[in-house]
Amino acid sequence: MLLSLDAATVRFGGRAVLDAVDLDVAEHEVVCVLGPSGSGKSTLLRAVAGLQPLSGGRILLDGRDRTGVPAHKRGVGLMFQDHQLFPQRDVGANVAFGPRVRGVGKGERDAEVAQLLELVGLPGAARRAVASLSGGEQQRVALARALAPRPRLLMLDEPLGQLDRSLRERLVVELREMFGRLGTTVLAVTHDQGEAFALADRVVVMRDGRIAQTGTPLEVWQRPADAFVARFLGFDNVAEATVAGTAADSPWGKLPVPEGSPQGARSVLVRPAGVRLVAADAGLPCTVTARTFKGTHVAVHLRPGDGQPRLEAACGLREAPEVGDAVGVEFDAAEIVVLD
Ligand SMILES: Nc1ncnc2c1ncn2[C@@H]1O[C@H](COP(=O)(O)OP(=O)(O)OP(=O)(O)O)[C@@H](O)[C@H]1O
Repeated sequence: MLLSLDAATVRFGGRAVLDAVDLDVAEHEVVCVLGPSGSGKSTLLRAVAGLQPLSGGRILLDGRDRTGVPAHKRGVGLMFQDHQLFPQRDVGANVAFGPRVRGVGKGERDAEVAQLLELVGLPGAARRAVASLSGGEQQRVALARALAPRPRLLMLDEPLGQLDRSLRERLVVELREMFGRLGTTVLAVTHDQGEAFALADRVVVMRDGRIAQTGTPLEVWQRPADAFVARFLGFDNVAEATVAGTAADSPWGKLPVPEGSPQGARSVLVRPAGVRLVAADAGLPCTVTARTFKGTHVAVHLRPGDGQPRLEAACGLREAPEVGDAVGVEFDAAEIVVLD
């Protein structure tokens, strides 16, 4: 393992902000830590970087205990949200900072800078003033600077935080390609699940200083570990239910669940695609309370008649009913997940 956290704990005034976290990151792996505000993501990153001392546990790099080693001797690269470029220096001087501190000579340094700028998609930008760059370009410079010392582990805190959506989506693809090409091991923190899912080989979902779930983006998306993770991913149709065989007794009535589902008292997740709208005199009677256009479909928000929890359905663009319409709801077992 390139990086291992072994029961890593950080306490502030008695409260464990990082609570005995175990996490392994393999060489060349891109891992994204995801979680709501205050769940301990930045603290985890700072602890690995050596900027935050541990109250307990260990941090190993390459199998060696680095717990007490100061930040600049850990050989990790860091890029923080407010990417702190030196505004009075040009792009080249910013990127050359690491190699200069390392004592690399001028000629070699210039070649390295040119190569890094090429890599982040800013060829020939070395003499430009930092202030003349757009936010996205500045973010690329910050990335080139973080890559300049050739860290084996690159850590990114909200790497695309300030950028607008379309730029973020483009950069995330470029980053993923670049990390693949360089074989960089990456530990990134983001609160944006779309970004994490697009960038990561593996995502780690945090809750209150602990790991709620870890898995590939597909695994986490298909099988959230629990109701917390499901809700964090944006699924609202989550309820307590009692499962027996292929049926679940839920607040919405009997739901069909896939064969082999966990049994007994559970949480169930009904994906919006599994909420099928039928004629008002069939299924569970509901009223349409809102419609949200989602590009590929319409999210239809439903209020059942009997005080049951609200439901969200995903509807084709042309089939979506109007607000105020009375509809019936039936459920598809294939889109229902019984959570462990
Ligand atoms: N130096 C500190 N002293 C006291 N409490 C702190 C300190 N640093 C962080 N915390 C607390 O630890 C908790 C976790 O903070 P952290 O910044 O790791 O969360 P986060 O998941 O990165 O959140 P965000 O997404 O908002 O950045 C928060 O409740 C925060 O207030």
